[in-house]
Amino acid sequence: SLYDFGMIGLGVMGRNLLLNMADHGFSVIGFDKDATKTGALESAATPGTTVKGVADLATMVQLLERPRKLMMLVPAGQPVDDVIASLLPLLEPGDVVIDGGNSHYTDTLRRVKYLREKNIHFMGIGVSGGEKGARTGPSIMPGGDQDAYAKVKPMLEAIAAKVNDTPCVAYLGKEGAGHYVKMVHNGIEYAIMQLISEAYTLLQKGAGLNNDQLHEVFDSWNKGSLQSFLVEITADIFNQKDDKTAGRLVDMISDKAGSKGTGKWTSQDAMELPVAVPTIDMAVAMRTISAYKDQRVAAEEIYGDPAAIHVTAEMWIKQVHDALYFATILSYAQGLAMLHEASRELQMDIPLPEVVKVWRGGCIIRSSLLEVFTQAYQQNTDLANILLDKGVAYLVKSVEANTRSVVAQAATAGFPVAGFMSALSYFDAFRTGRMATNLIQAQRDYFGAHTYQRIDMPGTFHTEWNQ
Ligand SMILES: O=C(O)[C@H](O)[C@@H](O)[C@H](O)[C@H](O)COP(=O)(O)O
Repeated sequence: SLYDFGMIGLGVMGRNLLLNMADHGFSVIGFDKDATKTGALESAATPGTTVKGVADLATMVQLLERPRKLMMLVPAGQPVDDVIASLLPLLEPGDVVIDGGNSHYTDTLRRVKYLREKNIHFMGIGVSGGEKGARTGPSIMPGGDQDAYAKVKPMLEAIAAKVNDTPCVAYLGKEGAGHYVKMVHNGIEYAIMQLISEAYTLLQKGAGLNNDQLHEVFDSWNKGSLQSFLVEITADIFNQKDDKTAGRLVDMISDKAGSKGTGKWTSQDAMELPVAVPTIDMAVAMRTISAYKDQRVAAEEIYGDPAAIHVTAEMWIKQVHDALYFATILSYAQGLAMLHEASRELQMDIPLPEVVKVWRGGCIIRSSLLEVFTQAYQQNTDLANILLDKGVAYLVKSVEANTRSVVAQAATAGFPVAGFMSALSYFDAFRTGRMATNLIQAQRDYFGAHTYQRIDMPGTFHTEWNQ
């Protein structure tokens, strides 16, 4: 008999997603150029499930139920177009082709249009949760046309993470919307990881906590309002022994941070919309600065180390907790405001109430805060910025004072906390009804006759300044 679903690319993500699908009763078939991977797929299958690996693409396509439903998990960029080119002669109108990788949404837009002319459905679907999530329940962010989604919905709902029995997958908008939502998910991921690393600096260098104490602190935070996947793994990380030295692995890891591009894309696209996401921008910038190791070491010689923090460790841990909570909310606020703007600007009809629900489980940025945001969007499905929600505002205000204290003390002592600072500055600008940007308008008109608007009458004005 024919197979329900096919996967192209049997790396760890592709293989695990397919095995997850087989565990939910679907018959699945996987293709990879590398025959060892097709073997690995079959041998990893749960006994009693229907899993087949083939090393020939045409064979896989032939063995799929019509209309065919198949996904590719290959590196973003040209490899995706290569797979599409080799698939095309084998497909029929009505078939559904899914790109489950971290592709740029403009590539997905192009591919949707290209395949639509051939009556083939192309969907860009963001999958989050890493290899473990793929195997046991990722968060899935589909975009494309509704008909195509209807055909793959049963499989995606079956494999997705569940929160209160609700699958962490829902239709998230037209064409490139799925990959757009995943891109912004990763932008927020960058921001929160940056903030956690700043909390680490402030606790380790600022209050002298050792790895055991850091583990205790993050473990306790994960039991409270900061409960989240990233805080949870951070607690584990401090416990990890190094098998090459007598110490902890985290102390042996180089401080040069890598990146594959999704954070940068988020910042680039935010500038284009435009919408302000400074904490995501700062997270990208800090990864970039981390690469300049030699210059940083030389600069440390010249400018010295940060000074000490003059509060008790207990008080400081509490204050840093609140600053992390504050800045984490602000990171989600920036990302979700970007989605609200992009959905309108790029006509993608992204349902934000569904986005926050889908992010409640399975994904890297899953946290108890997503429940708070789910309620906020239930109040107002078209909320432009979660900071305007009363429930969120109450939480932000409850940690505002400690955040200001942390930023002030960190600035005074000389700790690099660009994430915390950008979150606080964004907050203070966003809550300012009349910003000082009237002066910028005056300066632009002064040196470049760029004109300005007045607050007391309609029209566009220019002044011959200094006359
Ligand atoms: O949601 C996820 O499962 C992750 O975000 C995943 O997509 C990947 O781990 C990142 O792309 C890493 O990104 P960087 O290499 O840029 O940190």
